Amino acid sequence: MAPRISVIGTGYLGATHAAGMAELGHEVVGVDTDASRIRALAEGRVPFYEPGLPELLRRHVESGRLRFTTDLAEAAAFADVHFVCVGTPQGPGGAADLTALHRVVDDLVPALRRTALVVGKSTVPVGTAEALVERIARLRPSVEVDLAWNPEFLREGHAVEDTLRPNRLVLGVPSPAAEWALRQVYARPLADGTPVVVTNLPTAELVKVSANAFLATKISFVNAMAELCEVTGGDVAALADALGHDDRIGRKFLGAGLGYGGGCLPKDVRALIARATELGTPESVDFLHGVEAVNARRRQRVVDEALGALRRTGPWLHGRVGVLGAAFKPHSDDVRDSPALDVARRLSREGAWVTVFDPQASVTARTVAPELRYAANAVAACRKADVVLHLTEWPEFADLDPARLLEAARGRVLVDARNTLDPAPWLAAGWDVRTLGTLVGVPLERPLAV
Ligand SMILES: NC(=O)C1=CN([C@@H]2O[C@H](COP(=O)(O)OP(=O)(O)OC[C@H]3O[C@@H](n4cnc5c(N)ncnc54)[C@H](O)[C@@H]3O)[C@@H](O)[C@H]2O)C=CC1
Ligand SMILES: O=C(O)[C@H]1O[C@H](OP(=O)(O)OP(=O)(O)OC[C@H]2O[C@@H](n3ccc(=O)[nH]c3=O)[C@H](O)[C@@H]2O)[C@H](O)[C@@H](O)[C@@H]1O
Repeated sequence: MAPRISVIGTGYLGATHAAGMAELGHEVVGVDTDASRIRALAEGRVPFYEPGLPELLRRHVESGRLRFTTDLAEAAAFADVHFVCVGTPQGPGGAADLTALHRVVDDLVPALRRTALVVGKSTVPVGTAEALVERIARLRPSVEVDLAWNPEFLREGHAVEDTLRPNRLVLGVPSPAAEWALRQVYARPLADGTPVVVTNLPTAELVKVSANAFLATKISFVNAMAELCEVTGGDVAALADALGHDDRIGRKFLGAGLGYGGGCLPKDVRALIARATELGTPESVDFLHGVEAVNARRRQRVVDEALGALRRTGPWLHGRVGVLGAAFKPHSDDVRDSPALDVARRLSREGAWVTVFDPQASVTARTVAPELRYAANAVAACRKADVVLHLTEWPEFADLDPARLLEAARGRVLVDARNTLDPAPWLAAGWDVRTLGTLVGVPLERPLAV
């Protein structure tokens, strides 16, 4: 018989995983301590923006295959496999904060009345799972409890597709029985030929953090090359294309610009540095300090570019900046460690009058950055702006009418910090287009010293 599933923690990861498991044919209960979140999900409403998820959720809530509760004991009584998807945010010193994970284990294990497989999906420092095995033993469960680790690689904005058709499955398992149970859970993607790596607990944990650290490294690598392009007259877009044609390198994640942000890459890089230090091998991830430093410089680079343009156009302390984009990337309303919002807030702290438009993230942005102004559309954000910054590459920004925006604006400097707008129509309309490390518009006036 197919295992029944609980998903504990129904944020970006857990809500998607719960709906995805229902789509794969399972009976699922989602659990969260946040009652308002559970109420929304139970009514078929997704409390964040994720394309395709509302339809999937509604279908399975209506069919009765997917339900939600705040009662962990109910989930303990119902399910055979418990996916733990709670947050592991950055704690003091950069290490991951495992408080929520510990609380779930401490509450769930004593409530179990049937043999259970607890499956960690949250991103954790290597060694966490083995420590949890001991924690579970100390709780003296009255039934047999196994612990597996099954890290998640979904990308926000593509979460449904990544859940239903993952590019690989990693199963960190302590026993053949645990592997068998997870193979039952993922029977459909496995039948479709999804590659699977079956391994031990520490390897599964490390795969996840090393994947995110590698992606961050790739982004910072190309951004470091962008810095060199800026001082030499090179073009990082052509460079990335040329590198990408080598399929040992690949073009993906060589998008130079404002750098990485979000709820995962930044915190996972810092947590890996912190864990390596705890383990006594800080030198093995020394290079990640460089990765972080390049990433931090990209944000400052855009702030400096905007301030430079404001100073040239007049009394910059009262200058106006129109910002296109607040989310950490397009197709998401997530503003956790968003490079776009960070740049906007720094400019506001410098005294600029900043107005932001984002197609989906204005509400989430307003809650963390209430000091900024939010516009209902791109033209309104650019009204009377001395400088316009393109900070999140939403596809609709590519369709903006540059002539209309120029009419609304006061200045004519456009900084395309994501290097994704086609400069031709902007230049033709009269914009002074600045990019980061590409040969577009006028040459940069204050090259970086590298
Ligand atoms: N967001 C993403 O795209 C991905 C996230 N991850 C990892 O998954 C984990 C969760 O991330 P997100 O979903 O983004 O976080 P989130 O903050 O959106 O969601 C966490 C949820 O856990 C709930 N929670 C906290 N304590 C709880 C408890 N004791 N019992 C039940 N629920 C509880 C919170 O109320 C919240 O709804 C993190 O470790 C993250 O690194 C992994 C892959 C993708
Ligand atoms: O652990 C996680 O939560 C997830 O973290 C990332 O996914 P996500 O945070 O949704 O976003 P990405 O698409 O990886 O983008 C991260 C950041 O890098 C930036 N980026 C991405 C690609 C690029 O070429 N250049 C670049 O600056 C994006 O703008 C964004 O700010 C990973 O891609 C997922 O595989 C992983 O599951």
